[in-house]
Amino acid sequence: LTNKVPVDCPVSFDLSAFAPTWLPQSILARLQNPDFDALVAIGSVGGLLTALALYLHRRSRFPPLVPYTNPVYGSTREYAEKPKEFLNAAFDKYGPVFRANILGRDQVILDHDYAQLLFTLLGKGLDHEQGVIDLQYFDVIIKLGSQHHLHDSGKMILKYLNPASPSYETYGPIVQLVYQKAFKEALEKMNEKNSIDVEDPFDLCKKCLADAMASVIVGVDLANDKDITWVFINVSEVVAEMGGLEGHGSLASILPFYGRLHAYYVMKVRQVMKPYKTVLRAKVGAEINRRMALRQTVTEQQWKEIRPHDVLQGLLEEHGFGSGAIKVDDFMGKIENMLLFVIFAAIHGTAVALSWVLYLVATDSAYQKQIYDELTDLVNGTDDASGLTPSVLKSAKYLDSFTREVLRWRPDCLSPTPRKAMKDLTLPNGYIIPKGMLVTHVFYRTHVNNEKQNCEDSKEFRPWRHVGKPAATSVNVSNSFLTFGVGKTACPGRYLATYEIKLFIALLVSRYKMSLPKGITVDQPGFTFQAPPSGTITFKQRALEDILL
Ligand code: HEM
Repeated sequence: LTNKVPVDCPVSFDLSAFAPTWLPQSILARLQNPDFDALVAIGSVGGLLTALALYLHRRSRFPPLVPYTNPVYGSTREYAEKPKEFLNAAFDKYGPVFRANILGRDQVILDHDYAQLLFTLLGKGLDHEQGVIDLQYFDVIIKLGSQHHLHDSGKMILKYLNPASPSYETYGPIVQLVYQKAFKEALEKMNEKNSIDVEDPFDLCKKCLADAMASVIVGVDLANDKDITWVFINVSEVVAEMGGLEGHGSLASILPFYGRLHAYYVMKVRQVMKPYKTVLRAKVGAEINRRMALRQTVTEQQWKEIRPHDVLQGLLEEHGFGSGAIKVDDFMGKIENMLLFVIFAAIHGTAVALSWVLYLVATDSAYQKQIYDELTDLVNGTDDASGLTPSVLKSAKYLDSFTREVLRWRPDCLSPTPRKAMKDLTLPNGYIIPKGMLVTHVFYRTHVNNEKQNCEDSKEFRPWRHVGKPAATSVNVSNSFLTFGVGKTACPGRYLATYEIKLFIALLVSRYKMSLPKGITVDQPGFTFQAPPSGTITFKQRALEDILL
């Protein structure tokens, strides 16, 4: 290097004046050499300027950032107060792609034209699982509640809880019995006007779904066990609480560092999932032993008649049930985490969606009349309690359209399942999404876009708009209906979820007229999960001769 230094270089600095004295003499001497100083100075400044220019050039291609003043909260508070307004204003100002600092990190938020990239770029630079892991409340579930990945739970659901599964139809009567029992307990203490006010129907929705899910997953007998009910009702609540789902702006949801600490260490020390796992292990373990013992005592034919139709039995058969090969401890170790994740995925989200459908049905007697008339044709006067199986309810076009319309129209916050950029990605408009950033979208931006919806009034709630459109049922995911996602990661539980929702409404409408004396309120807007509505619903029993089911 020194050989190439020009002898009469005009600029020179004595860099040794800035050098720490503990440096070896040989280096200090070099720094004192005026020719060497000049080269170093010019080289360093040039290098720094080049690096700065490259850095600024790269950053100038990042999507615009919604400015914020508080470095701790970023835009989280503004967003949490009025998510829809915040997002609309940002899209108006910055266009279809922008960044906002929400939940303690910059996130790229995509409008309708770009939202599909979240699904098409999966595995090509965007990662689904890393995205949800990065949001700390999913860390809580995945790292502590379940070591199994989302996809394992997804595969299990797809196998046992979709219409192509041989046992799918058998879930219908099970869910109906659960609902009817719950309605009896909650709604049959009528006043003299044959009506009852239910202050918080969300609890009823959640209880029904938890009991139904327990019956479908671990079986009817076990679902009646109080401890199992406790697990199914509380897991989603505890996880929600832990991760700050219910506490907008909770420390864990604002400071990613604290959130992670909270998830990995505080929760690990407290082992909040342990009681649930202990109950699952003890009760489900005993149930497996009981089934294995029973199987030994009956013939093949008898077993066919009494074989339980639940997911647990399917999993057992996959693992060698009947051949005596199942070691209960190993088996439980494998599935208890998966069960915990499914319980969370299945109950909270569906209860929120169901409560919205219920409230919106209750807003207008004309809606109820339409659904009631359709059901009358469907059940054709029968009082068969198990009549509304999934395939029968499939013909209820108005009820299905209503359900899809609520799922289309309501979700107005950020998606709960963002993606993570695993490398720098260049969008069609030239913006760069830097490696490591979360990328997400807002359902309603796609759902209220006229072009995407192929209609003029997509902002309005029109419950019958999907009737007569076979490609627009409540389970038909597409680029214009994203509530359940689309493509490879689309929600595998949507068949069960929509069946549970429709059956709940059908059974209520067939028996009661509903009204909302004080209207609907939403206590807290949704953050990354749609918030449930609240407000009293009055259930008035129909005249005895009008009760359908
Ligand atoms: C109305 C109720 C529900 C809604 C709105 C909903 C929505 C979603 C969404 C948006 C995703 C992620 C899609 C993506 O990021 O690409 C998802 C994934 C998932 N959902 Fe649902 N879901 C509901 C009910 C259920 C139910 C009842 C179950 C279980 C029976 C379930 C199990 C799952 C699982 C396991 C995944 C992860 C799939 C994977 O990554 O492979 N969901 N759901």
